[in-house]
Amino acid sequence: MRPPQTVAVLGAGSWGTTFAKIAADSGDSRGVQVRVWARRPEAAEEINATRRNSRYLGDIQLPANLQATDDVAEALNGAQLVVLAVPAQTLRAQLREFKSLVPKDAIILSLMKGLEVGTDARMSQVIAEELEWPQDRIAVLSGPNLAMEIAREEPTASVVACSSIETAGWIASACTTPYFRPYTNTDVIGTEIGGIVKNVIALAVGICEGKQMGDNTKASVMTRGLAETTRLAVALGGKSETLFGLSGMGDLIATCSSSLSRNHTAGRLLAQGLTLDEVTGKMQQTAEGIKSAQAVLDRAIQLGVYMPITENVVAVLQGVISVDELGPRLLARELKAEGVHAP
Ligand SMILES: NC(=O)c1ccc[n+]([C@@H]2O[C@H](COP(=O)([O-])OP(=O)(O)OC[C@H]3O[C@@H](n4cnc5c(N)ncnc54)[C@H](O)[C@@H]3O)[C@@H](O)[C@H]2O)c1
Ligand SMILES: O=P(O)(O)OC[C@H](O)CO
Repeated sequence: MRPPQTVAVLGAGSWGTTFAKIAADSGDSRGVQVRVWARRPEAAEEINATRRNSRYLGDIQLPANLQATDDVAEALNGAQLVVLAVPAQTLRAQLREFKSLVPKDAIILSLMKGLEVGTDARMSQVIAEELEWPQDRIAVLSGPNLAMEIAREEPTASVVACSSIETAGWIASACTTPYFRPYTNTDVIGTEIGGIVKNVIALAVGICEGKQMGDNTKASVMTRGLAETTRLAVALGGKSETLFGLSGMGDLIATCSSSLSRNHTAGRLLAQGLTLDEVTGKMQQTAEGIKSAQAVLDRAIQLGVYMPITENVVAVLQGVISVDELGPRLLARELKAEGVHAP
């Protein structure tokens, strides 16, 4: 199948704009047009007039075959690939609003890494429900993909997951550049869960960092975080091997190591004594782990999956325990065998 000629990206935040740049750079020689929908008219105007989205990407220059609009109908008109990059908790309401405008033969790609509060649904499930779209035309992209590094064209890899490997390959062909290398797989559940739970683990690692704990502590939290992420993914029907790939371990390492990560930053700020409201007010960007943590824990409890780091991060976010109690509570638990699937 020929790669798409027309790509719509809904959401002109840091990742939506960066992915639009990837798709535009990838398709430049094929005459591909990328249209980004921005909620704020001034953001669309700035992109079209100056080739910049300064609020999210500073001085990064955007390619000429990337246009922005605040009119969602214009963005979606004739799009063969529709890319969704809005905050996870707003997706369902937005799909209800835009549903009639999505071209019926389009393939949908989710860039989002959140779990819906209340339903505990993954973003691909919300898309399938609201658009009544077949699974083989819904894909997700996830991996160690800090937007700002990619916008600067620092090389990275990622994963496109879809139940149809042909669809995944078609999307990969539309977002391959000298600085962005997408792999494909068919494990949508494992790929999404890796991206969702690493945000919760990054909050915990950010707290460790804010409390001046060392690399041993952070490595221990990351490794055991990957173990509980894998348990949840497998209980939901995902494959453990996915969690040891780019969308699991790769993304966990990037997010937990980088001061560019909003989730890591939120953890650091909490450790410095800011309240949750102060943290969200200060950041002004989406840190999905803050809202998704409770949904992850709810899902784990329903399935009988033990997720002690997530459980304690939720307790911190709810103000049930202080940031200083997080470490002692994790270390005071009963000793056990190391394996990922040990009870
Ligand atoms: N930034 C990254 O490095 C990165 C990388 C990979 C995945 N992601 C994921 O992509 C998704 C989008 O993240 P982002 O970094 O682009 O977020 P962002 O906070 O930078 O931007 C969010 C965008 O959504 C828009 N938006 C639309 N409706 C909204 C509403 N009702 N409320 C608030 N904002 C609304 C905002 O105006 C903004 O343009 C998240 O799920 C995130 O986890 C982000
Ligand atoms: O800034 P964060 O914490 O949302 O992380 C961004 C990406 O998900 C990293 O892959």
